[in-house]
Parts: sequence; C-alpha cells; structure tokens
Amino acid sequence: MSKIAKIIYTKTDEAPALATRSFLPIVKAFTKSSHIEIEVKDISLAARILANFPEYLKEEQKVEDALAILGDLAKQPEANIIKLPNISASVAQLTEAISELQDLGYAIPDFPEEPKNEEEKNILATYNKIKGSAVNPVLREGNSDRRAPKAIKNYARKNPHSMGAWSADSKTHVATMTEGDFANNENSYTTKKATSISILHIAENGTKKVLKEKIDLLEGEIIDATIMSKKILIDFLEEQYEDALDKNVLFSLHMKGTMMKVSDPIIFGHAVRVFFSDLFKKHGKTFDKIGVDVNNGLGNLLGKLSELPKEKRDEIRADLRYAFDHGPEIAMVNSDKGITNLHVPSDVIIDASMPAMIRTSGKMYNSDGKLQDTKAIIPDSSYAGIYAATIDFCKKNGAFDPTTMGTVPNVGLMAQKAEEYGSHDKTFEIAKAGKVIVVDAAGKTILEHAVEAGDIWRMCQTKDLPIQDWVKLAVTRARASETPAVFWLDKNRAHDAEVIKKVKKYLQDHNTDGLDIRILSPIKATEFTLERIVKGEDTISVSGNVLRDYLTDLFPILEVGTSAKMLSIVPLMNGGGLFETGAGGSAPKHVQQFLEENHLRWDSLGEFLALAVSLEHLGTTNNNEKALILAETLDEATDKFLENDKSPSRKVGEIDNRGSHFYLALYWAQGLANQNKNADLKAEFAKIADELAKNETKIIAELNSIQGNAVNIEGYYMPNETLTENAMRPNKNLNSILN
Ligand SMILES: NC(=O)C1=CN([C@@H]2O[C@H](COP(=O)(O)OP(=O)(O)OC[C@H]3O[C@@H](n4cnc5c(N)ncnc54)[C@H](OP(=O)(O)O)[C@@H]3O)[C@@H](O)[C@H]2O)C=CC1
Ligand SMILES: O=C(O)CCC(=O)C(=O)O
Ligand SMILES: [Mg+2]
Repeated sequence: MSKIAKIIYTKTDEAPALATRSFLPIVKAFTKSSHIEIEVKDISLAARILANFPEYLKEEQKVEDALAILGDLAKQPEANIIKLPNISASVAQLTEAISELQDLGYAIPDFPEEPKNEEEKNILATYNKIKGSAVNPVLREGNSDRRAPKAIKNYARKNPHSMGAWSADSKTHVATMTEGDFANNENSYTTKKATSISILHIAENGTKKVLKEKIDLLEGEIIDATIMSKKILIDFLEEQYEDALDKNVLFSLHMKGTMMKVSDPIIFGHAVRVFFSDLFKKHGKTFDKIGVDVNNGLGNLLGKLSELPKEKRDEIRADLRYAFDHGPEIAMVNSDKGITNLHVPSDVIIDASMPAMIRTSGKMYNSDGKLQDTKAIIPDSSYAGIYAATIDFCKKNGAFDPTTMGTVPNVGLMAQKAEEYGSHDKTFEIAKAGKVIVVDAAGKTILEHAVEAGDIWRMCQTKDLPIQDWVKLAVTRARASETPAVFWLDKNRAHDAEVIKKVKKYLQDHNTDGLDIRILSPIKATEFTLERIVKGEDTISVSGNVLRDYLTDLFPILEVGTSAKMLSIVPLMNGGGLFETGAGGSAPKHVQQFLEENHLRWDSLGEFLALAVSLEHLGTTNNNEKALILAETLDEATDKFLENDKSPSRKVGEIDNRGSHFYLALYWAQGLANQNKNADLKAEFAKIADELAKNETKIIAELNSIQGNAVNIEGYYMPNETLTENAMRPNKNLNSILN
C-alpha cells in the first residue's frame, strides 16, 4: 500500500480564497480514503504581512512564514503544490491591508512612505519584499507549461464568448519608444565560469557608490544590463499626450506595475506627471510637502489632498478638473466612480488589459462610460510589438472567431527568477549623472552604461539549467502534441541573441526529427501564429518569462474568454510539481459582487484542472492507484461539467461558484461510482453519488435562493473565518453529505 502523501493547497486572497472555502471541503472529502493528505498553507497578503513582522505581534498572533516554507519545498522532489492566484499588492493595496490588520488588533507598523530613520528603513525594506509579485517568483522553481485542454477548447467552440468586431479604420494603436528604452539600450553577457559580480555607480566627479555587491553567478549564466532614459521617456510621453489629443483617442497606459514592482511604478509616475504637467508645475512644492508620490498613481495625490486646508484643496481640484477637460480623454477603469487608468498602477495590468481591449474591438471605456478607440502606451519596446502586430492583424482580417480559431499553448522560461521578472533587486533609479558598471570578481568591467539622473538602470539574470530544461520541455510538448513550436526570440536583441545560441546548442540534445521548430522574432512569431490560428491551426509559443505572462493571457482571453480556464503546470526542476490554477488573477470585481449580492461568479475550472494533474502526479510518484483513479474521474467530471454548462453565471439568483462546486462533486462521485478499477472507491462513492443526485434540485434551489442580499464577512484581506465559511458553505444538506 502506498504511504500517505501530501498535497499542499494554498490559501490566497479575494475571489479564489472565497472559492476555496467551498471547494476545499469537497477535495478533502474525496481524497480522505486514498492516503492523501491535503494541507493548507496560507500565503494570502494578510498572512504574508503577519509572517514578516513577528516582533510586533503577541505570541498568539504569530503565524508561520508559509511562503518561505513552500519556497524550500519547491526545491524538494516530494513537492506537490496547488497554487491559487494571489494578490500582487500595489502600495495602495498594501496600506489598506495593513490598516485592516491594525484594526483587528495586530500592532504591525505603518507603511513608511518616506522613512525617517534606520528603523523605518528596515520596515520599508520588509514591506517591499511583500509588495508586488512576491509569491510566484519564489515558488516557480521550474518552467511553465500552460494550455487550454481539449474540453475547454471544445466548450468555447460550441459556446463562444462575445468578441467585438474590428474595423479597418479603427484608430486604436500601440505607441512605443524607438530609442532610449530598455530594449534599445540592452547589453548582454554570458559568463564563461562561475564568478561574483558587483554593480557600481560612478558619478561624473568620480565618486564611487556600490549599488549591489557579491551577486554570485554560475557558469553559462546570461546577464543583461540596460537603462530607460528618463529624458527620452518624458519626451515620448509628451508626444503621446499631444497625439492622443490630435487623434481624439483615449490615453491609456499599460504596464506591469505588480510584477515589475521597481521599474514600472517609476514609469507610471512619469506618465501621471506628464499628463498633469501644469498642475505639477504650479503645485509641485505643495505636493512635495504633503508627501505625494504619484508612482503610486493619481489616487495617491487625491488621497493626500485631505491634508491641505480647504481653500488650497479646492484650488487644486479646480486645476485638476481643468487638466481633465483640456487634455486627451483618459481610458477609464471605472467610469461610474471616475477611476481613470492613471489612478492606481495595479488597476491596469498589461497581460490582462491589452487582450481585454483587443477583445473589445480595440476600445476602452471613456469617462461617459462609452467605448472609444485607444492609444495603448507601452513605453518599453521590448514586447510592445506583439500587441501592435495583433492589432494590425485584426484591422486587416477582422476579429478572431472563437468557434474556429486554433490554439496557442505556451512553454515559458521562468525558473529561478529568469529574465526581467527577477530584476527587482537589481533595478535602480539613478540619482546622479555618470556611469553604471558591472564588474566581475577580478574587477574587470563587463557591462557599462552612461546614465543621467532619473534614468532607470536594471540588470537581469538567466541561468543555464533553466534554459536547458525549457528547451527540453518545448521539444517534449511539440512531440506530445504534434504541434509546431516557435521560440519567440529576436536575434537583433542583445539578450535574445545570447539565448538563441543556447537554444541552438541544447536542441541538439534532443531528437527533433519530424518536428517543426523555429526561432522567430516576437513580431514575426505573432504574425506566423495568427495566420495559422485563423485557419484553425495550433502553434506552441516557446517564450521567455515576460512573453510567457503576456501570451498566456492574450491567447486564452481571445480563444476561450478568460485565462482562468487554463491548465497551468510547472514541472519543478528537482522533480516536484507546482500546479497553478488558471493563468489569470484574483478578480477583485467578483468579490465586490459577492459582498453586494451574495453571488460569486468566480469559475474554479482552473482549480479543477490543477487538482487533477496534482493527483495524477501524486499517483505516479507514490504508486498510489487510488490517486490516479481520482485524477481520471475528476477530469471526466470536468468534461461533463463543461458539457452541461455548470460554470457560474454572472447573474444573481442563478448558479454561482457554490452551485458549480456541487455539480463538480456530483459528477466526480458518479465517475468514481461507475469505474471498476477500485472496488473500495466504487462502494464509497456510489452512496455519495446517490445522495447528491437525490438532493440536486433541492440543494441548487437553496443555493440560488439565498442570493440577492449583501453579505458581511467583516474584512477584505483577512475576513472573519467563521462568517466566510458560513457564507461559502451555506447548505446544511450538502455539508452533511460531504461530512
Ligand atoms: N497568478 C497570480 O497569482 C496572478 C495574480 N494576479 C492578481 O490578481 C489581481 C487582479 O488582476 P487582474 O489583472 O485585474 O485580473 P483578473 O484575472 O483577476 O480579472 C480579469 C477578469 O478576468 C475574468 N476572470 C478572471 N478569473 C476568472 C475566473 N476564475 N472566473 C471567471 N472570470 C474570471 C473576470 O472577468 P469578468 O469581469 O468578465 O468576470 C475578471 O474581471 C491583482 O491583484 C493581480 O496582482 C494577476 C495575475 C496572476
Ligand atoms: O505574479 C503576478 O503578479 C502575476 C503573474 C502572472 O500574471 C502570470 O504568471 O501570468
Ligand atoms: Mg499573467
């Protein structure tokens, strides 16, 4: 008999965490008799804050550092982790979470926006570790394999989501820099042997400052350094402001402020200052005095205004109004509430925001709540071209057709903080003109950039073993699915040129006979893939870390309406498995609806898919036959769930997340009752299947009829556990069958 093996299920935030309260009891009930232990690890934003400030807490308030534990586990062969989407917190979200915890009696420190002493500097450093995308990079000790399973694709073909039409004269376009940006300033270097490097700033007067020292590099590691010129960025943003006004298109900025938590908020801040330049000229000193930091968005400025006397406040508000009225229209996040694209950096996240716009005829909402053509500003040109090429394709060929289009699975390089997504601790806003150099252990300069004050300098690392693993995964997927695979790499870009050398070398380690494997620049790869997709042909995208992120929202959103329905596997390099649920986010909008009307439209399909592969992995690695049967029957249940269209509806009073879980449980139990591989499981679940089926009408009617009123769970980041559980498990009948 197999020994008890563990699956770690992560507790996260917002909609997925609500869904967990309903789904996890089902998972526990179904796996209990199969030598499987489900352990919950809390990596929510609230828990991560508490775990990092034990010295401020009473003994009974302290929590374990679950993220650190899972980070270690991800390097062990026995790792089997189901990772739900979590909040990658902007400063605005972080401060909200802090004050919610303080109100609950946790004496954690305030977020020191402008640290005044050593203690506050340390506090800020700790909060900066929690800020932004702080979870995924720690757990991702492997590369990623994301795809839409056949059943999901078939479902979308039969039940296509809405798709806005495209016209050839759409004014929508991507605006990106042609010089002075990260793409154009990049230098790349591959280490010949292991070494240790330092990053130094040398001012024009010769003063040396160590920006970071003793970064250990392995043999064959690729490092890149580059800068974003502040001056050229601001010129570019000013041009876009004028051009948006001329062309009467929405001014919209698309960044990844959550993942690129150091560089992108700085760029965001410049965009806000350029847009409201007269306001900043006139009131800049006042803003400095009250500590306005628009790197955290216009919302930060508005929030700080309350610190001013009424007269000053009114004057600034009037000037702000004038700027809105006389500048180009800004794309809105929420036109009812007057929240613009420039309010909060985490409100518009490029991987989701650009595909959503492309799905909506290239339009975004203006302040009247109407759709309008858009100027999508993506300052750095490294990856902007893929959106420009997609938009051009739609202008020429019309919108994509989900009933006939092919699919684009992705094999993404991300292990060990590969590329830009690992650059935060090596990104600096330069204080003084001079140069920044990277020197090796012998003191030799290997990379050098002239810099001016305000430039953003950054360095990325990409290790060799992850690249080998990525190439292998690409070949494996191309072979298994008999699908052409394209490496999205640009030989004219410094970093990509180094990666291409390795790809060519490591492809030789595999049998690629009969496979169609190409290397194309991102723009060419987009065109090649889109030409195939409209013919119903599939193409694997094999990409670096940023494009992995972008493409695994772009194609899923166009093909199946959301990235939440993706199978997202991370085969960990040391043998374990990390199973991410979907590829999308944590849907704050869903929580809002749940609180207002007790209807949760979050679709847990991603969780169902992840659990099935996790059980399969457990079954194979532990020789656990029951786990394999659970996996197989769960996949069948998911197919049936899709066939019978049991996903949550968007409307109150209809089936929601909880009702959808009921159906999954019913179909899963029926599958177990009908299989003949294991008699114990058959007997156990025949009874449960019978009870669930008998009570179906009643349970669903009850689950739907409780909807309609507001729910109070006393908190957002750390809601009251009992209230939340009761809200998500309201049906006594269902609970007792599961128990
Ligand atoms: N892996 C991770 O941990 C990730 C976390 N995030 C985090 O998520 C938050 C929000 O990110 P954002 O980019 O706005 O994206 P979201 O994916 O949360 O939301 C975008 C839209 O996608 C749809 N959607 C997403 N998931 C589901 C689902 N399971 N069921 C049904 N519909 C779904 C919803 O559309 P509709 O309005 O039509 O219902 C939703 O409004 C941020 O805090 C971000 O940091 C983001 C990406 C990945
Ligand atoms: O970690 C994050 O903030 C987002 C991750 C993400 O969007 C992705 O991996 O697709
Ligand atoms: Mg993403």
